[in-house]
Amino acid sequence: SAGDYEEILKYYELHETIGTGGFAKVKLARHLLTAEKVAIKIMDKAALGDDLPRVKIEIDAMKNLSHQHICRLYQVIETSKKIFMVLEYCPGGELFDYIISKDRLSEEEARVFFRQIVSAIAYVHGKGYAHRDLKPENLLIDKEHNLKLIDFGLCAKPKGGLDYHLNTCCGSPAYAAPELIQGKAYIGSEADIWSMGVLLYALLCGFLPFDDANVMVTYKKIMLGHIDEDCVTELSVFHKQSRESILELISEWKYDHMSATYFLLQSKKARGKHVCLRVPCLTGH
Ligand SMILES: O=C(Nc1ccc2c(c1)CCNCC2)c1ccc(-c2cn[nH]c2)cc1OCc1ccccc1
Repeated sequence: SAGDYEEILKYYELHETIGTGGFAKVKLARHLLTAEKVAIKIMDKAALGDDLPRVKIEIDAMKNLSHQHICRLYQVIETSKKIFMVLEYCPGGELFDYIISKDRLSEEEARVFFRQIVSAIAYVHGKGYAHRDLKPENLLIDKEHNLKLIDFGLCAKPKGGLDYHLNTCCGSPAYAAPELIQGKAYIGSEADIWSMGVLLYALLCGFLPFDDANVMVTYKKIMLGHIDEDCVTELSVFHKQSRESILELISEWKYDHMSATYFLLQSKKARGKHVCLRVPCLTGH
């Protein structure tokens, strides 16, 4: 209702709504005193429900973060029904849409962007936070074509410091680290590093390394990430066993003869040699 906007309208001229997310909408606005453009994220407290703590986490985190590649929070206004976050203007929109519009980025452009992401995450980790929802949708492009990290709603600032294990499984499946999707205790900063690797792949390829319509298949692909298909096929043919049984045997990493053969097949392949196993010599030498 108009009453909720009374205070924000003292300082900002509100313009069109440019985005409506889950429980927030983003409006363009102009700061009256400086005439600077800003984005205002408007949340309805009732609609937020039990997501309200997530907004508090985000606001507290952003108040502590000041970095050239993190979207700046300028002001927070809370009324009885609404929360307004006045944020840095990022007219380039989401990196996600930008990658799609260009199919994939050149190595030069990907390198510039990736260095900005690494710089932002190194800073976030240095302040004792883990972002935990790194993905191209959470990286906006500003008017100078630089990246700005957003959405600290899932971030964690473990009391015991960053080497403290976290448990809540969160973030987007395609960007989630193996230990996270296995429900194991994990180190937040290490999970962020994994997500950055997936992000780099997405920048350079324009598609995701581990993805499927079915989230369980996505998880399976993440867990098998490092398995080399050719080597598995050669082993299953040689041992006259199914691919699945060979996969099971390899994934146990027992450092038995199966592990050795798999590793040595991989190194043969890496050196451009045929991925093949010798039939045992009949003459026994
Ligand atoms: O300034 C922001 N967005 C933004 C501003 C102008 C324009 C665009 C986008 C692209 C759409 N065409 C009009 C130009 C902007 C700033 C901060 C945050 C933000 C910071 N924590 N949480 C959210 C979100 C923002 O937006 C979300 C968005 C809306 C529509 C599409 C793409 C992105």
